[in-house]
Amino acid sequence: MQHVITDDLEALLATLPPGIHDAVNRLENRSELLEIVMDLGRTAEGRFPEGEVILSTTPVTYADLEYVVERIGEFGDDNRAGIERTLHRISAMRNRKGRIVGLTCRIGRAVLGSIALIRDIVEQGQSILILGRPGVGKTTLLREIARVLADEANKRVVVVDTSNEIAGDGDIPHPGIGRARRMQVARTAEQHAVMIEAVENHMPQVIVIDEIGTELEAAAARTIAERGVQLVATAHGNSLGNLLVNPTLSDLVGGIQTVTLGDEEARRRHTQKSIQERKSLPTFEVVVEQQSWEEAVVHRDVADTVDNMLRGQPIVAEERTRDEENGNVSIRRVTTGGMDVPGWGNGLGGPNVRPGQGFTTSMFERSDRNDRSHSDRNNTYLSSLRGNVPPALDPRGGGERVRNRNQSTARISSQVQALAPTGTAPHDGEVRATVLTQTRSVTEITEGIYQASEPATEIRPPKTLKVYPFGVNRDRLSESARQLRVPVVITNNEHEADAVITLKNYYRRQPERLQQAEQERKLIIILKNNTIMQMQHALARIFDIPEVASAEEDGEDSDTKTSLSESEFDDPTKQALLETEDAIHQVLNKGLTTAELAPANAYVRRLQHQMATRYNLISRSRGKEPHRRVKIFRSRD
Ligand SMILES: Nc1ncnc2c1ncn2[C@@H]1O[C@H](COP(=O)(O)OP(=O)(O)OP(=O)(O)O)[C@@H](O)[C@H]1O
Repeated sequence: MQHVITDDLEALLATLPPGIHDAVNRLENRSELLEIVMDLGRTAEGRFPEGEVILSTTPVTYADLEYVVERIGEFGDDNRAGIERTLHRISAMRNRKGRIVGLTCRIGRAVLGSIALIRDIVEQGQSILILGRPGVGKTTLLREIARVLADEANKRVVVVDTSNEIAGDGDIPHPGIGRARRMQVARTAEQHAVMIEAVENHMPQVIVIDEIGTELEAAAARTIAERGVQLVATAHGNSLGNLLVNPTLSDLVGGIQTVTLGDEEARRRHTQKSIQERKSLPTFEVVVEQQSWEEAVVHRDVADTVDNMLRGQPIVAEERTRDEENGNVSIRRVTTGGMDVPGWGNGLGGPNVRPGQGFTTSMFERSDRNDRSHSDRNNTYLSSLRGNVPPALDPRGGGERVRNRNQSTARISSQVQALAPTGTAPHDGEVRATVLTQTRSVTEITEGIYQASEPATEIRPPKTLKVYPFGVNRDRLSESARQLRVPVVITNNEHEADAVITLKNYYRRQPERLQQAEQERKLIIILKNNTIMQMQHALARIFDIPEVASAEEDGEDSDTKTSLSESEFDDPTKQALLETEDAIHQVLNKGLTTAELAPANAYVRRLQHQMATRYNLISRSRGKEPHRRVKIFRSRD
C-alpha cells in the first residue's frame, strides 16, 4: 500500500501571521514541510527533510508570537500545545520570566501505510520499542501502529497520550489512531501512573505510548509487559547500544549488572575479573531503530543482542528498507563485530567501538550467513495460521496428534500408544500431543498438549499465544519462548489466556483453575517437569519449530547447543542434561552457590561444562572415574 497522508496543513497555517502563512502557501513542496520555526528577532523558517527555507523578510516580533498563541490550545507543563482535532504540535521557548520568545510548529500527519516496514512484527504481538533521532517520524509510526492494531487486527488498544501528540489536541481523538482509545495525561509527571491506570481499568491488549523517559515510566512499562499486554513505545535514544548504557532506561532492554569472576575463571576467559552481563529479561522483546521514513534497523531478539553486545560478540540485526516507488519492503541481515559498550568497559575486548561512540547502524555490514531468517520462520508460523495447521498438530496427518474429544472414548494410555510413531512407545520426557477423553482416568494423565474444546479438531494458536503458567516457572517459560523466538506472552490473567501450561503433578490433582481453563476451552499444555527443555519441546510443537535447527539458526555453534532431539541422545544422557539444567537453575535463581552433578561419562561431562559456560557459570570436574562428576559454581565464588 502506498502512503496516504492526512496533514490538515491549512489548520496550522491559519494560526500563523498572514505574511508567514502566505510564504508557506507559495512553497511548492509544502506537503513535505516538517516544521515552522519562529524565533523573536529572527526571520521565520520552514524546515524540510533536506534543509531550511526562510519564510519572512522581517524579524519575528512579540506580536507575531502572540498571534499564534491566541489561536492554538493551552500550553501544558511540557510547553507543548496543539490545535483541536489536528495532529500539529506547537512547542514554546520562554525567557526567564516565562514569556514566549520562540515557537516550533511541527506539522503532524497521519500517514496510512507507514507501518509497512514493520507490520509483520507489530502483528506478532511482541512488545516493541521504537528509537530514533528527534523528528525521524517515531510518533507518526506509533500513531499508525495504534490504528492498524485497533482497526485491522481488532485489538483493544489504549494510547497513553502525554502531550496529545499521538491523537491530537481536543477530547475527540484524531481519526489517525482509528478505533484505538486515548487516555490524556494531565501532567507529564503522571505519565507512569496513567500507564498503570490504563492496564488496571480499561483491559487493553495493547498500550501505545510516546517517549518513555523516566525510571518510573520504565518501571511502569515493565509492569505492563509482565501483565501480558503488548507495549508499543518510543524512547529517547538513537540506538539499542545507547539505550543500554543509559542508566535511566537501560532496564527497558534488560539492564546491565557487574559480576566478579574468580581469578581462575577470569584467566580462562582472558578477561578482567569484573564483567558486565544482562540483568533481567528485557521489557521490550524487539527494538526498532528508525533511520528515516523508509528505513529501520530491527533487533528481533533484544535479549540475545544485548548479551552479545556485552560479551563483545557480533550482533546480527535486520536492515529493512521500503521502496518508495512500489512500496515493497526488503530485509537484509546485517552484522557487526563485537563492541565495547561505551562507559561500561565490559572487559571482553570488543574492538570496534570507541568509548562514547555508541552502537550505530553504520557499523553494520552485510552478513553472508545464509541461515534461515527469523522472518522465514515467522512466515512458516504465519502461514500455519492462514490455514495450514502445523504438521505436528494437524489431525489430518503426521501421526494424528490431536483428536476430537467427542470422537474418542479411549483412555489416555491407549491414545498415547496410538499417537506414538509406529512401533515405538513414547517414553518419559517426551511431550506428547493428545486430548482428554470424557472418561479419562486422571492417574493416567501424561504430559502433552491438548485443546479443551469440542468439537474442534485442530489447534490453531492465535498469532500470539497468551499463556497462563500454573505451577510452571515463569522465568524459564519466558526464557524458553525467547530462545525459540516464538510470540508467547505470559499472562497473570488466566481468563485472557489462550493456553494454560502446567505440570503433570498439578494436573493430576485437577485444581479448580485447571477445570475452569478446560471449561473455557483453552489449550492445555502439560509438562512432565519444570525444565526449559520440556517447555521448549512443547512450544516447538505448538509453533512448529524444529528444535535442533532453531539452535543452529540462532548462530549457536554446535558445541554449545543444548537443545535436544529425541534421536540425538539416549535416555541416560538426556536425564543427565535435564539434571544439569535443573542444577543451573538452582544456582542462578535459587541462591545455591554450588551444585554437584551425578557422576557421568566424559561425553556427558563435556556437554555439562558447555551448558554451564553458556549460562556464564563456572564448572569443574571432580573425582576419579567412574565417579568423576561435574560441579557447578556461581561465577563470583
Ligand atoms: N512517513 C512519513 N511521511 C511523511 N511525513 C512524515 C512521515 N513520518 C513523519 N513525518 C513527518 O515528520 C515530522 C516528524 O515526525 P514525528 O513527529 O513523528 O517525529 P518524532 O520522531 O516523533 O519526533 P520527536 O522525537 O521530536 O517527537 C512530522 O512533521 C511528521 O508529519
